[in-house]
Amino acid sequence: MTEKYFKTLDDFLGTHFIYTYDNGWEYEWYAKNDHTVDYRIHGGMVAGRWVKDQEANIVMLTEGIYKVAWTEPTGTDVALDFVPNEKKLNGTIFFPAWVKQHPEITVTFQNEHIDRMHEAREKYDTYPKLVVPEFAHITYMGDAGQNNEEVISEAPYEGLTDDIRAGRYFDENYHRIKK
Ligand SMILES: C=Cc1ccc(O)cc1
Repeated sequence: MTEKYFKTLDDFLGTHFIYTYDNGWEYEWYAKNDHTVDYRIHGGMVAGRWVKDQEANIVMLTEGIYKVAWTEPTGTDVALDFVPNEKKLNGTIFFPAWVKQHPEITVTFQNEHIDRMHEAREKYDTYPKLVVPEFAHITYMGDAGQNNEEVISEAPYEGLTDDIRAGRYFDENYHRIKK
């Protein structure tokens, strides 16, 4: 786990995080570059979902505090405020009604099913939205470097976040250790 002090936007880009929201939902998220994020969901309503190359708006609000926001093919909107020096963040997820009604449709490697997401968002209800505002505590931070395709490169499995935290998942160059 990196113990670096975050000061600039560049300190944040390329960082890989694991965190648990106060509602118990565990997420893994990677600031791939200044306009792209990858993530995996390990716990909560849509555990098992994973996404690469989601376009996002990423800015530094003030020294060491970062805001990230994006809208997804499902119609879900996300806004995250990271305070990595305090190992915490605040996230708000705005789910369309249909994701709450049919979470299983979204639990997949989304990149291979974009058409299914577009179809579902037209077919099912958008409203009322489910708003989930939560603080989270960061349980892992890694310096993966920008545009590292090995950070998020397979489906989530039971124990994956423990493997990462224990140093069993990435080698010293932040490449996935093949099992
Ligand atoms: C819906 C995606 C999503 C990704 C990361 C996060 O912290 C919250 C939501």
